[in-house]
Amino acid sequence: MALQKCTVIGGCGFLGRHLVTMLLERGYQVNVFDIRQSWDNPKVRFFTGNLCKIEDLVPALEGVDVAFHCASPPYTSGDKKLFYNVNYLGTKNVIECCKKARVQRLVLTSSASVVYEGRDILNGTEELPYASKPIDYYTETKILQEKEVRKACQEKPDSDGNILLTVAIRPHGIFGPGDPHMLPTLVEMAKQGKSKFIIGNGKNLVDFTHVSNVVHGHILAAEALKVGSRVCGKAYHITNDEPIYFWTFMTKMLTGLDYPAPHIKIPYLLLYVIAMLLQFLCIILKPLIVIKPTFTPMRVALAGTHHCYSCKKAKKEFNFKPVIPLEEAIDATIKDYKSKHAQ
Ligand SMILES: NC(=O)C1=CN([C@@H]2O[C@H](COP(=O)(O)OP(=O)(O)OC[C@H]3O[C@@H](n4cnc5c(N)ncnc54)[C@H](O)[C@@H]3O)[C@@H](O)[C@H]2O)C=CC1
Ligand SMILES: CC(C)=CCC[C@@H](C)[C@H]1CC[C@H]2C3=C(CC[C@]12C)[C@@]1(C)CCC(=O)C[C@@H]1CC3
Repeated sequence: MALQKCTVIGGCGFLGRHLVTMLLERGYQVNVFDIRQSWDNPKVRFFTGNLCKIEDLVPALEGVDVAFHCASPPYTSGDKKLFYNVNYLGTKNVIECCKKARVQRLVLTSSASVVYEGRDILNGTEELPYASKPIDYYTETKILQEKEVRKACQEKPDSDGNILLTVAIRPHGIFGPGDPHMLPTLVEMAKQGKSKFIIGNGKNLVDFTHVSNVVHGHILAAEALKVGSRVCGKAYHITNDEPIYFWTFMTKMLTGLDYPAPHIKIPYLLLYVIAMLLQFLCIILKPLIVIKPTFTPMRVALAGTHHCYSCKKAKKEFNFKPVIPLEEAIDATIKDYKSKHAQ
């Protein structure tokens, strides 16, 4: 049975906007809730507000069957308080508001990185424990948020007769048209001549996931959320299901955008230690000068280790299958970027 009405919290972001578009194509009525309004569509009702505020959020959830929560401060923000307030306290508020507005299904966009500690993960399953040392504070708050949403799953009606069915989707390395994170970072690095380097031996496997596949996974999970379903309260990896060498992916993107391919190999450990020292220096110098290094320990780890995740569970439990293969997804993303940045 198709769900009728939904609200996309964070619907003005990269993933959120793609989610809204696919939901409309599949016949849903859609509300968007976001702290800013960056686009418009006569078929969508836009609500502007902060998800941390009950009075802002409840009106956007009234009369809705399913809420998708894909809002977050950018992972690069570096603002610990903001991450804690929005990703953790804000998500608790989202749960409270769903209950108040009697929304029965909540789908959270988590992240596969909730299990990653900067060390190799090959074909990682959902059985892996949460990272005890997450790679950054953003990820730490993604863990807190995911735990809250899973814990909030309540299949038995409460004293008011309400239920709340929840599920967490863990995408990895999202890319595609309109991506404000990955491609712009790569292009910036290339323009500064910093994309010539290969960190490690170049043979580390990683999942990069086209945004349409992430969106498709969210909608399938929402449609599978029913009382008694095995999806309730679970977390699922969603990827393109085609792990690729990190440096092959980078080469395809960079050469597709007419930048040279990375070719100078730097030992992983050496660069990791340099990145750590640089980070330490930045902290010491922070009162005097703000420096944003390109090679942070987090980026070096992500660029030099295996981090790929099995999506077997999503395939088995809600028939997930990527809608766009990797090669086609890369070509389409490059084409889109070029059309938007033509001189
Ligand atoms: N980009 C990636 O590679 C990955 C992203 N994710 C997760 O996917 C989700 C979506 O990410 P993107 O679309 O890439 O991010 P984005 O930055 O493009 O979109 C996030 C949206 O949330 C909104 N927002 C932030 N704080 C808010 C608040 N207090 N109240 C209301 N709205 C607020 C922003 O205005 C923005 O429109 C996030 O939860 C992120 O953690 C997970 C794995 C990988
Ligand atoms: C060193 C180098 C060439 C870096 C450029 C690539 C990076 C911009 C991306 C490679 C893997 C990406 C990634 C994320 C952001 C962009 C990358 C670091 C996330 C941290 C985004 C937020 C998440 O939830 C997890 C992602 C993991 C992969």
